[in-house]
Order: sequence, then structure tokens, then C-alpha cells
Amino acid sequence: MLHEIQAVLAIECKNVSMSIRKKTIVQHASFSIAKGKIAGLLGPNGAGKSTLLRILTGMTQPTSGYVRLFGERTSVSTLSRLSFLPDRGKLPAWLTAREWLQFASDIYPDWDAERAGQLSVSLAIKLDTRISSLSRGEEARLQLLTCLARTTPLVILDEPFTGVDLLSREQIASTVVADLADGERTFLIATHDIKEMENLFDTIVLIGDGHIHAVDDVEGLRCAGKSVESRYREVFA
Ligand SMILES: Nc1ncnc2c1ncn2[C@@H]1O[C@H](COP(=O)(O)OP(=O)(O)OP(=O)(O)O)[C@@H](O)[C@H]1O
Repeated sequence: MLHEIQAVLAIECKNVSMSIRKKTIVQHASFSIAKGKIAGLLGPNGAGKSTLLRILTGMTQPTSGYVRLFGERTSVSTLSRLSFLPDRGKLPAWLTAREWLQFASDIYPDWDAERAGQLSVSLAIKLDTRISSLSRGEEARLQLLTCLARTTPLVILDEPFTGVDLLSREQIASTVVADLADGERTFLIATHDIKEMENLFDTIVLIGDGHIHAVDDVEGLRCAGKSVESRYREVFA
């Protein structure tokens, strides 16, 4: 029975706490995300979103508690099942976008070259420009492409739209990510861009001051006459 429950959960975060230099950053965080869902991790600045995502991906060990991805404790094997866009990732500046994508296709066994080609068109990637000459938003798109061109069952994105302009954010949210959400892959996306993203989410996890304040089913919110934004204001205002 326990095995069956775990099999349908992409992410299970149990009583996770994290302290750095005696400062508590995440406290007793517990929630789960079912397979195939698109979940938003939402909360004010400094709430602990990036720290929690690093713990979920296995980049950082929690002080206590544990994480299971697809029923398995975070390990080398779970690492290969997720594609992670960290909040302050940087790509090698001396490469062109095309050279970077070639490199990425060599190192990731789950790279989908056809999808990478489609994404470079829809994300308007400047393939022959050196990464050092890309704007912040252009580099953010290239980083997003690098994550989305992999076929991992779990995609975790930390602020994928930093520096991306409003219309592109809307377009990327409504077409690129929505296209990839086939009910099989699971997405967890930390973002402040609630308006552009809210139509995409099935579930939202609201975190503030390192505490999980709520885990809501978005359809349930809508039935109760609430939007993701109004729920966010209700919890944090
Ligand atoms: N290595 C660290 N040492 C000390 N404090 C840290 C460290 N990393 C994070 N913090 C603190 O933990 C808190 C949560 O940071 P985190 O980056 O997880 O928040 P966030 O919700 O992602 O914020 P934002 O929305 O502003 O990106 C902040 O107060 C931050 O200063």
C-alpha cells in the first residue's frame, strides 16, 4: 500500500528543516506533489524557496527530515531523473549558444535533439552569439531550453523568468511549458510571476518564513471563487 502511494508521488518532502549558522531557513516542511502535476512554489523574498528546491534536488542536505523523488530517497539515481534550473546558474561565457547546446547534448544522455531544435525557435535563441554577449533575459531563455530539452520525468525550475520581458514570460508560460506538460512529466516551479503562470498550475505550495503555509489544489481554489493571486494575498498580505 505504502509502495503504491509512493509510486504516484513525484515529490515527497517530509518534515524537512534546514539551518545555516544557527539561522533556521526552512522549518518542518512537509508536502507532496503527485506525478504529472505542475506545481508552483510561491512565497515572498527570503521565504526559503531556493533553499527548499536545493534540498529537493539533493544539492543540499537538510538538517533534518527527508525527501523522496518517485519513492526513492535523493541519491545519484534520483539526480538522473530530474532536470534542475538553479536560481543563480551561469553558463560558460566563452561558448556560443550553439556550442553550449552541443556540449549539453553530449553530456545529457536524455537530451532530445529534436525538441532542443524546436525550443531554440520558440525561445528565439541567438545560436551564434557568444554567451558573454547575451542579455540576462536571453541567457535565461538558453538556460530554460537546456532544462526543457531533457526528457527527465521531473523538472524543477527556480525563477525561470528572471530578466525575461513580460510578453515573452506569458508566451513561454502559455506555450512552451504548457506543451511539455503532457500529464506524465512533473514540474515544480518557484516564481514571483504569479499572473503569467497561474493558469498553468495544478497545485500551489505557499511558503513564508521557511514554513509551508498551505498546499492548495488550484481547481479547488477556483471552485471556491479564488484565484492563485487572491489566495497568495490571503496568506501573505
Ligand atoms: N548560505 C546561506 N547562509 C546564510 N543565510 C542564507 C544562505 N542561503 C540562504 N540564506 C537565507 O535564507 C533565507 C531564504 O533564502 P532563499 O534564497 O531560500 O529564499 P527565496 O524564497 O528563494 O528568496 P527570493 O524570492 O528572494 O529568491 C534568506 O533570508 C537568506 O538570506
